[in-house]
Amino acid sequence: MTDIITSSDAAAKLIDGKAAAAAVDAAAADGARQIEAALGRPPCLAVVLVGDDPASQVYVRNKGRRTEAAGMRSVEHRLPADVSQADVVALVQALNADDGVDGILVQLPLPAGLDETEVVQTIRPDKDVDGLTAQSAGALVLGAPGMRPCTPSGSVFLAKQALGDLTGKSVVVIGRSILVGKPAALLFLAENCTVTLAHSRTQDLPAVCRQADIVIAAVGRPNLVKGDWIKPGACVIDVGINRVEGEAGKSRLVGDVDFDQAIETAGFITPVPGGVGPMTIAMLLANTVAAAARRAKVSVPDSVKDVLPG
Ligand SMILES: Nc1nc(=O)c2c([nH]1)NC[C@@H]1CN(c3ccc(C(=O)N[C@@H](CCC(=O)O)C(=O)O)cc3)C=[N+]21
Repeated sequence: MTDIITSSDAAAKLIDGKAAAAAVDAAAADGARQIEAALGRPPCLAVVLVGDDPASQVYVRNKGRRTEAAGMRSVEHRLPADVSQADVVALVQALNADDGVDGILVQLPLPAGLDETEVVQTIRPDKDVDGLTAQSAGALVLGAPGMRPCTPSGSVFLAKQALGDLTGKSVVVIGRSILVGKPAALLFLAENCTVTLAHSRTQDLPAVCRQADIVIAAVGRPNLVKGDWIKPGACVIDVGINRVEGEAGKSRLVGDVDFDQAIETAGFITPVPGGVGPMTIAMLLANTVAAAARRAKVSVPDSVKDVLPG
């Protein structure tokens, strides 16, 4: 297996999200084999894609490919952008009722005019592999068992790869979204970190950032976090995936952190691409194995338990 932590020419070591995702994919594949041995069928993930957004199509294709590479079944449901709210809800209800489906992911955002909240809340909590239902969010707040959101889980995994036990670390999460920032704050709290949840109204964000042992940047603003916001030696997890104009009219992906600056100060840093992005899909696969196990009332395979946060 390739190293997850590698050195760079600058101060910081790189956290290789692709290598980490390969390790988590392998754990999910091992778990999937155990589920198949117990149930006579592999875990199954259903993905719902509404409309024809090209970026969403790429993500969904990637998810399907990785799901099958891990020995699981992937089913894709495509609906036209002008589908009615009732038809989307009806599809989710049919997937809820289908005993052969273990996990349901509705690709977000939904086209304008559809009620995203209602669609997501229709998902049965025991199939909510995205960890976005009220039940999953409540379980996270309570510290009760439940499905944790994939991107925050991936961020915790990468921070642990860099630092080991996170107990007592000071974490600054920038961004309070439902999908990433808010659940990330709660997951790092569950790791016994001291968590600050910063956002667009935070006063003196650079100073707040500077006291962090771990910075989680999840705002969706290219290169917002500057090198001199980073405490020397800190661990920087860049959740941002921003498509910007590159050279020769080509678009390229950049994170929320000014990587070239931050790598000079940080102790560890995730690149974009090749950082948190691949981990999101890896955690989706791990959640799908866990969902299949819990639904079948067999124990979650140790390989998968080991990669998921508490
Ligand atoms: N219900 C739902 N759950 C999601 O988890 C969800 C979603 N909707 N909608 C869209 C966002 C975005 N997302 C990404 C997953 C992987 C990469 C990823 O692997 N990115 C590669 C690069 C891919 C590229 O080149 O475009 C990387 O960062 O290295 C990126 C983004 C999941 N999302």
